[in-house]
Amino acid sequence: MPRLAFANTFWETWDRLEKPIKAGVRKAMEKFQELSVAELHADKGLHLESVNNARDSRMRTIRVTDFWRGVVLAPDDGSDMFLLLNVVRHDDAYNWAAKRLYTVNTATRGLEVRNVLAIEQLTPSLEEVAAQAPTLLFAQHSDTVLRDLGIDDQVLRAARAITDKAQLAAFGGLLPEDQYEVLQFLAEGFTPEEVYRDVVAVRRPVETSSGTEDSLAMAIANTTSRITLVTGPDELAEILDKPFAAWRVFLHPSQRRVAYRPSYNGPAQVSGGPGTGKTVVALHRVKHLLSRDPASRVLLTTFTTALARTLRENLALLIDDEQLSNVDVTTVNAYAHRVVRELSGRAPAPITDADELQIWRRIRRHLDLPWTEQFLAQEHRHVVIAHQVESREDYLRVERRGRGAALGPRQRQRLWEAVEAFRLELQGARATTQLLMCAQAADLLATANLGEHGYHHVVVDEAQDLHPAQWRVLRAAVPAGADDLFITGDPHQRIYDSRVSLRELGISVAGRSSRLRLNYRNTAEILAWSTGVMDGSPVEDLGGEGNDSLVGYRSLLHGKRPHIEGHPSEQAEVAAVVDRVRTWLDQGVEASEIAICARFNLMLDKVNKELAAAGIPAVLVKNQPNADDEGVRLASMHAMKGLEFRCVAVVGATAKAVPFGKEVTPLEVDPRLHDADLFKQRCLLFVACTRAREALAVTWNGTPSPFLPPTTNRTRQGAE
Ligand SMILES: Nc1ncnc2c1ncn2[C@@H]1O[C@H](COP(=O)(O)OP(=O)(O)OP(=O)(O)O)[C@@H](O)[C@H]1O
Repeated sequence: MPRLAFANTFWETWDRLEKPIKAGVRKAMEKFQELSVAELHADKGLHLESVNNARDSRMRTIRVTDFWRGVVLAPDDGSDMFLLLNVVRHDDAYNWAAKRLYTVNTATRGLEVRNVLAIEQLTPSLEEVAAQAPTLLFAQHSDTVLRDLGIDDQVLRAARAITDKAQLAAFGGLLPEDQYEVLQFLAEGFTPEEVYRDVVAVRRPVETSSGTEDSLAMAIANTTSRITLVTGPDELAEILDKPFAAWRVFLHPSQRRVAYRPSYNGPAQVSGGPGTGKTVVALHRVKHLLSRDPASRVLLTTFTTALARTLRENLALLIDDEQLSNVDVTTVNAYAHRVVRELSGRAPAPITDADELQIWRRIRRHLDLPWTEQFLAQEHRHVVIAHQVESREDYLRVERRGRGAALGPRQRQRLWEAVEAFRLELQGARATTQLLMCAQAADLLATANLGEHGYHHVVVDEAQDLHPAQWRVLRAAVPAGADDLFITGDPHQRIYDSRVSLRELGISVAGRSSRLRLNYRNTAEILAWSTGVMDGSPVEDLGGEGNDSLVGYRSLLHGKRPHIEGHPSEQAEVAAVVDRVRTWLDQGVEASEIAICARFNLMLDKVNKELAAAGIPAVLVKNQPNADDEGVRLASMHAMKGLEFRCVAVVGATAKAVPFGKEVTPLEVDPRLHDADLFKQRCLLFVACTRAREALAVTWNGTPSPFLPPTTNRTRQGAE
C-alpha cells in the first residue's frame, strides 16, 4: 500500500478550492489508500501521468476533475511514499510542475523545492550586476562554510551574486526553503555556528546507518515543518475535513523543539517578538502534555477573557473533545476568583480600576497627602501587594524595587496610613480588588487540596504583564516539579506596569528558557518599521533577571511599506482613514479583517460615526464580537493585545496621545517610574502596530508622537 503525504504548497490552496474540486481531491486521495503502487499507475480514473520537460523526473499529475489536476511527486527509488504538491487548473498544472525541482538538503536532510528554471534564468543577470557592485552580501563566508550549512552548487552560484538583503528577499521565493533560511540568518549577521545551531541542527535527524537516508520517503519524514504525513484513512478524512490552519500542522523546528520536548525538569519559558508563534507553541505544548498523560489536568491562561475564548477555540482545533475536557482555559483573575469562591465560600466581585482610583483620591484628600491617587494606587499594587507587605513594620523595611523616588520613614508612615484606610474602606464595602483577590487565592491554595483545586500542568500565554500576586496564584496551582509551568511572553509587549523576578517567586527557568525569532504574522516591512518604535531601548526580560532585545527577529513575508501620514486636522485624518478602509474593502479584504485602533475611545467614536455615514459597518472589540460578526473592528490600543488583522490603521498617533501625559509619572516625582511609564506607552504603540499582517497605516493630526521612528517625523509622509 503506498503512503501519502501533503506538502505545504498544497495546503496554501486547499481552503480556496471549490467544493467539487475538493471532492475530486478526496476521491483521488482515497485511491492512494486503497490501491497498490502498481494499481495506482494503472488506474484510468486517476490517470497518473508524467510531465513533459519536467526538471524533476518524479513529477506526475493526477486527475482531480475535468478541469483540475493534482501535482504529485512519485517515488522512483523503490520507496512507496507519494507527495501531493498542489492542485492546479489543468493547463497550469504542467507548467507549475515542469519548472520545480525537489532535492534533499545535504545538511538538514529535509526535502526542499526550488524554481530551478527561474534561478537558472536570473542568476546570469544577477552576476552581471554583482561584477560592478562594491560589496557582496555573503563575501565574508567561504564556499566551505556555505556548503557545510547545506548550500548546494546552484544556490551557491546565485548566493555569490547577491549584493544586499533586499535582493535576497526578492530572490528568496525561488530558492530551496532550508537554504534560503540559512542565507537569511547569515544576512542578518548571525555567525555560521549560530546558523548551524538554529537552522540546521534543529532539523537534522539523528544519524542512522541504514543507508536509506536519501530515499524520498526518508526525506519526507525529515521535513515535518513543511510536509504532513498521513497514516490512515481516518487521519486523511480528519485532515481534509477541518479548515486548514498551517500553525496546526507545520511548526518551525524551533517551535517544535520547545513545544514537543518530552519533559522539562521544572518551569520552562519561551520568549519571542510579536508574531513568532508563542501562542501556537503554548497550544501545542498543551497537546503534548495531554498526549503524554491523557488523565492530566491542565490550566491554560492568558491575559483577557476575549483572548481566552479564542485560545479555547483554537485549542479545540488541535485536540479532541475528551482531551479538551481536561483543560481549563481562562484568565488568572477568573481562576483566582473561582478558587476564592470555592475555598472560602464567598468571593466579592472585584472593583474596577476607576473605582479604585476614586477611593485613593478620597483618601488622598482626607489625609491631605502630597501624592497623586495614581501614585498611591501604584505604591499599593507594586510595592505593598507585590512584596506581600502586611504590616507597618514590613512597609518601613521593604525594598521598593523599580521605584526611583526614595521614601523616608515619615513618608512611609503616612503612606501606610493611606493603605490602612484603603483596606478599611474595602472591608466596609465587603469589596476587593483583582490583585487582592489573587493574593487571597494564592494563600488559600497554599493549604488546599491541590488534587481538587489545582492542576498537573499550568501553561501561561501573554505572561509579560502578570503581577507577582498573579504569579503566586499560578505557582500555587501546580506542585513544583517537572513540567509544572510552561510560560510564553514577550517583554516588548509589556503594556501594564508589572515588574517581577520569577526566581524570587519560586519560578526559576534557568537552563529552560528559549527564544523564537521567526515572525509569521507581519511582513518584513511592517516588522522593521514597528521595531523602530521600540528605538532599541533595553528591555527587562520576562523573568526580571536580565535584558531582552529584538535583534535577529525576522519575517519571511513581504509587502508594502507602512503608510505613515500626518493630517492638518482631526476631521481630515478621520476622513482619510475612512477612505483607506474603503480601499481595503475594495481590494477584497473582509471588514472583520480590518482594525482601526486609537489611544482613546473618543477618537474611535468619531471614526465610528464617519464609517456609519459612509455605510461601512463597524463593531467595537470591547463588545467581544464573534469571529463571523460583520464589521470593521474598532479597538483601543490596549484591546489590541494578542489580536491580529490583515489590515490595521492606527489613528491619532499624536504627541499628546502617545505618550498620554496623565499616565506618565512626572520626572520630578519619580524618575524611574517616569521612564517605566514612557516605556509602557512605547510598547503600547508597538503592540498596536504589530497586529497588522499585510497592511499598516499610522496617522496623526498636529504634532506626531515622538515614538514614531525618526524618518517618519522628518518626512511626515511615508511611501507606500
Ligand atoms: N508554524 C507556523 N506556521 C504557520 N503559521 C504560524 C506558525 N506559527 C505561528 N503562525 C501564525 O503566526 C501568527 C502569530 O502567531 P502567534 O499569535 O502564536 O504569535 P505570538 O508570538 O503569540 O504573537 P504576539 O506575541 O504578537 O501576540 C498567527 O497567525 C499564527 O497562526
